[in-house]
Amino acid sequence: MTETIDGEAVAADVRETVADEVARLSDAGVEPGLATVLMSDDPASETYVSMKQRDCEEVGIEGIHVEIDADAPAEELYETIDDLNARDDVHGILVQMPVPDHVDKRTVLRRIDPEKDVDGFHPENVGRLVAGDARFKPCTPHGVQKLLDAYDVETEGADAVVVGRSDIVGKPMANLLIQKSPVGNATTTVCHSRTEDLEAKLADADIVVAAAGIPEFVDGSMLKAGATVIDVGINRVDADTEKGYELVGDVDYESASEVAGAITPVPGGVGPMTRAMLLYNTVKAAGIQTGVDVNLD
Ligand SMILES: NC(=O)C1=CN([C@@H]2O[C@H](COP(=O)(O)OP(=O)(O)OC[C@H]3O[C@@H](n4cnc5c(N)ncnc54)[C@H](OP(=O)(O)O)[C@@H]3O)[C@@H](O)[C@H]2O)C=CC1
Ligand SMILES: Nc1nc(=O)c2c([nH]1)NC[C@@H]1CN(c3ccc(C(=O)N[C@@H](CCC(=O)O)C(=O)O)cc3)C=[N+]21
Repeated sequence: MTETIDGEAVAADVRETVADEVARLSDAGVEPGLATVLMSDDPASETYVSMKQRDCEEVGIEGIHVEIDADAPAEELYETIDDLNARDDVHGILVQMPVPDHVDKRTVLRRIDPEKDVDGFHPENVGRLVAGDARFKPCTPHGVQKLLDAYDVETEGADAVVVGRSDIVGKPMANLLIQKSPVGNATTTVCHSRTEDLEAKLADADIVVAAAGIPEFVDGSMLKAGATVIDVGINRVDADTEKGYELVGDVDYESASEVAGAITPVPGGVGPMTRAMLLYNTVKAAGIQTGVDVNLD
């Protein structure tokens, strides 16, 4: 029987832990604040950012939202980051990606105070993660790690295949999987668009993390029986629904769920975990900046 990995349920548990730590901070006179910055007209980005603000409300984090015209000068975004860096009531800053082409993404990531970088994308935080001394683990891979842990998926000695090598998903995911720490110690292969014979890699994988950004790219015929399949992909495909689209992952759920031992659905898998880990990092950031002890790893 294939087990469905319930990301909504595990994310709700994480939010409960976060809410407890928000209460602890509040007893010490600290109200954690998360700033989200949106410089885009993309409807999907708008949806995600408003979901993140709603999550904040649920756990007692103060949400601050800044919108910048997509065609405003890049300097406006850089200065907004400077202002947020200087604010005592803002402990976490998230600039929704992608930013417009005329904005330099590298400048954005470097401009955010590393202690407020709750995405974990600043080079200092990337370096710490790779060195095995993570401050903020990037939310999506961290969320995947929590899912594997919650469902007792054995990573130690397992053959893991990560499909995708992006800075926000694939690379940090592979780094977490190879670490000498719990929910690590996997033998990890990172695949990308130049990989030859992806099928052969997937056929041997005990754990597959699909993050290629291609709808239903991985199907059941490519998987080893009993594999754990983590579908990071979120793709809007045209469909005759109320919204005019349907969300599908990078895995063909129907065929994969006939072969996999456990599998995440889309929606309701990794997405809610990404948002929960953002709250987690925000509380952690508030603890670091104020010196108040918070009970999070
Ligand atoms: N659930 C969540 O919380 C989140 C979901 N996402 C979703 O996850 C997916 C991936 O996101 P992201 O990492 O940002 O995407 P990117 O587009 O940045 O990266 C995609 C990666 O997939 C690789 N790839 C493309 N085609 C192939 C192929 N044919 N075979 C093997 N590898 C291939 C690319 O290779 P190359 O490097 O060679 O180009 C690249 O490394 C998207 O669907 C996105 O919407 C993203 C973030 C969070
Ligand atoms: N600086 C930055 N940090 C990010 O973490 C970041 C980003 N930019 N840019 C875009 C990607 C994508 N991402 C998602 C988060 C949650 C869901 C999510 O909650 N999905 C729901 C469904 C959402 C829906 O209904 O549309 C689910 O899968 O169940 C999806 C996608 C974060 N990203």
